[in-house]
Amino acid sequence: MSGHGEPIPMISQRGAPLTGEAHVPGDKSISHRSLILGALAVGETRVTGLLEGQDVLDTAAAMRAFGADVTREGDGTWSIHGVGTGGFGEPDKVIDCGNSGTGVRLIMGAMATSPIAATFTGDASLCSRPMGRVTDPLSLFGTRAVGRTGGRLPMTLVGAADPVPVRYTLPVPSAQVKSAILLAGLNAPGETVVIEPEPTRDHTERMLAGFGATVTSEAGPEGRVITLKGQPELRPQTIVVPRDPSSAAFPVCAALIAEGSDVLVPNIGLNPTRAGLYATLREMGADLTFENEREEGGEPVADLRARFSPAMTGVEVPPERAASMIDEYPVLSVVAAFATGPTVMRGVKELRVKESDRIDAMAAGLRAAGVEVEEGPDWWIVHGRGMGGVRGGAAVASRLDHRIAMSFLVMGLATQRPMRVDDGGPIATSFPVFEPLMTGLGAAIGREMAEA
Ligand SMILES: O=C(O)C1=C[C@@H](OP(=O)(O)O)[C@@H](O)[C@H](O)C1
Ligand SMILES: C=C(OP(=O)(O)O)C(=O)O
Repeated sequence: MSGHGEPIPMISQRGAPLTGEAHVPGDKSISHRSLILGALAVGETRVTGLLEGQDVLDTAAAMRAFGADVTREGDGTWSIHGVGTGGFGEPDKVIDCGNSGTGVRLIMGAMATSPIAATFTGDASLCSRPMGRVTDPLSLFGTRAVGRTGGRLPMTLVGAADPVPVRYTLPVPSAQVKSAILLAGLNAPGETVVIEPEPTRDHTERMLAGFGATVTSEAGPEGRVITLKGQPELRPQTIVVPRDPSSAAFPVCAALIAEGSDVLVPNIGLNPTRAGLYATLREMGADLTFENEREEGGEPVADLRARFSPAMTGVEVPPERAASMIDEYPVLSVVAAFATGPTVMRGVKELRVKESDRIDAMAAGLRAAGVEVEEGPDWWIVHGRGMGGVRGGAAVASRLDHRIAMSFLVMGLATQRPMRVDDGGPIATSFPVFEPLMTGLGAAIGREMAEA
């Protein structure tokens, strides 16, 4: 929901090694899609392991506003009685997607080809993010959108009453844009085609197929060509959400930099379109292993084991890997500060339009903690100081961005002096149990009393 409570100042510092098991919550991307596809199927979809973070709860509330029956049962299973493709009703209030780019962009797609209007808003972060990347392709279906200058929320969409199928090449590597188009294509006759020059996370394609849609994905000269046959009857599903590799990144990276640590993070989804961070960490020399590799619910899954890795070295991250680790660059930049030599990250201009400008936010906090950072429009370089060589002692702004807050709290576990963030509140959007999970491993992370 929009608006934000009182800031929650937090602090972290060096202490005991991290040990034990970290049971991170369900995957955020798959959780949003479970609710939205469940709402578009006819009958009851049941979901276990749903991420109960604020981003996903806001999507659940939105699905109710469009007419689906969404309930949480006592054992934590979620039940969604969907209204069918094209069955969304017109909401009688503004749809508030809070802090969630995924929520608002996928929901815009899902309603864009129904003859209804809906007005969307979000918090100050979401209201500053670009929506034209979604409303431009949706206009090709016949959808109309009016928002603030620069294509910002609040924004009203009027769905196409007589939609036509669309063929669209993504100008930015974005699974949110791809997914919005595919969800809109569900209620258009004929074939909707999305071409992605650089592959992005493919959960929408996998899940659409699971719900019974005909969707194909083929490599072509221009990139991946994804074709969806419109107007399927989606069949309700039973979904077990794998645990989120983007959340697992925080205890894993903390274990790599906190002296003496040895942490197991079980049951992590390792879809190749999401696993780029883990390949990069191994290239840096991290003591990181995948145990018990298996497949669950159509997604590769493994238990991650991370141990303190005092001799990591900086690397050049291949730009073509960026989409598969786009949310992990903030915490990678923290690990890079404790490696020796530079870590070079190129082809990452998307980082500038997330919940915050993540290059700017991380560079500011890293510099304040004594780490040299160079940056350009779509690249940045972190000059590692080696294990034990990072001063810390900085107070940084989390800028309504959960990943910025968590990254600096992880950093403080290995800096010479404590790290502070002005507001840990946004962490609840994606990782509501971050603080108890990290302290359960032994991390010295906590809340600070506001000064009187
Ligand atoms: O589709 C998704 O679930 C997501 C796609 C990514 O955004 P972009 O599509 O903007 O790259 C990612 O940053 C976000 O956290 C989740
Ligand atoms: C970018 C993110 O989320 P969203 O775009 O859904 O707000 C994220 O979780 O890092």
